[in-house]
Amino acid sequence: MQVFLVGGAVRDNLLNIAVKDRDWLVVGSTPEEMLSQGYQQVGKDFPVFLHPKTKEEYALARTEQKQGNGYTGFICDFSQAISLEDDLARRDLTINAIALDQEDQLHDPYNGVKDLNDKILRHVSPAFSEDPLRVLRVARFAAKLNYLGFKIADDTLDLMRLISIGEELDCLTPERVWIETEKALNTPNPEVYFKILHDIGALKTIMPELDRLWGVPNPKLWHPEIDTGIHTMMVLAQSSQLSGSSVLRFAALCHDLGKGLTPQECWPSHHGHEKAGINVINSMCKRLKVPNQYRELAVLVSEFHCHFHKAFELRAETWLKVFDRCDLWRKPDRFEQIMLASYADFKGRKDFENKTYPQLDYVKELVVETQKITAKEFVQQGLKGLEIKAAITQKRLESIDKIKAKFH
Ligand SMILES: Nc1ccn([C@@H]2O[C@H](COP(=O)(O)OP(=O)(O)OP(=O)(O)O)[C@@H](O)[C@H]2O)c(=O)n1
Repeated sequence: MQVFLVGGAVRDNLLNIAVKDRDWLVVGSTPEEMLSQGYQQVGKDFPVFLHPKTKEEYALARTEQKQGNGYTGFICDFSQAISLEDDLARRDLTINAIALDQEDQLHDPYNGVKDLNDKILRHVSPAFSEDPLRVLRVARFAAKLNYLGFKIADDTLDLMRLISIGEELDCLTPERVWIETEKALNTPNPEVYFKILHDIGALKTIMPELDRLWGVPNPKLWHPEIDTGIHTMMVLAQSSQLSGSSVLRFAALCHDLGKGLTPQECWPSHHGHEKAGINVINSMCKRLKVPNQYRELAVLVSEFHCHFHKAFELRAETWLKVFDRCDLWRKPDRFEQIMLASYADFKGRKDFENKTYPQLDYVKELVVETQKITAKEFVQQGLKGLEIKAAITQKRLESIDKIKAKFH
């Protein structure tokens, strides 16, 4: 039997990117032989094994043929006669279909190295269309490698468009959609993922709540870019520069989902979109099985992002309510994320990127100073129960008013 390193590890190695997982391909072997050598079989459908020591994945070379809809309809052949070329042919992109043998020789029957050098994401064969998840995968690779100048080949984009027109994307489970989307949120340019999915018509199937923001106008004074879809992509890009957190980036992505519900006759005004967004976010997160941590931050950012823009106009009581509602006292790090997402919303507008946003320093000072006021001093004064609560509130309000006066 012959063993090759394949997939993302070979690709990322050639690109000088840190390699996460290593996938191995075994040609000319059988499940029996693998088991006899101490490999442990995982998964029923595909012959994939774990190495007895490293626990890395070793897959027998296989071909796949689609028979029906979705993920149930594959006929898989992993006989000993399947060659390296046969196996590489079933893969999604040429840059993912390069193999490295144990003598460090590259095997590259589909010219993946040339496409790596030319910075092209190109499908290997028409079999690309047999797996609709690849639409999302390619958009994700475009987001991951955008900073290096990678683009999707026109033919591949055409195929992605074709798959998106049909009903194949409906077959993707929420789990798979979310895994790809979360990975995309962790790339340097997550906005590229959503923009491509919008452009090819896939986003309206997987995230219609986001897709419908394109074509929804905003007032020109505050949004020279006008379109809410374009604005959302700019906000996501800004949030990615401000933070590496995929949770924060997701909140930035969702901050204006409420605008998709504004009746056309009210455009370009979006009165109440902050609260309207809450239901939209909750139902989208439920459908896609998005983890709670993501949903909770997104809901708070939707509800409060405009409060930060109007920071100086708000009364001390209002800020204290926002702090309570966001549970600043127990979750200060999350509050920092709400602030940053709101800052990204401000910067994510045409010609606003370098404008100053004094609201940020202001709210940060409110946070620091109000956090210092705790029950301790009032307990020492001998206050009890509700008296303590009232005293804390009073002192926090005074503190906010003092800072407010300083900033005016
Ligand atoms: N729908 C899929 C999933 C995977 N693959 C192939 O299987 C390899 C390993 O897949 P995976 O580990 O999911 O992705 P990587 O390419 O390794 O990239 P990353 O780890 O960044 O997701 C890919 O390179 C590709 O050759 C594929 O062709 N089609």
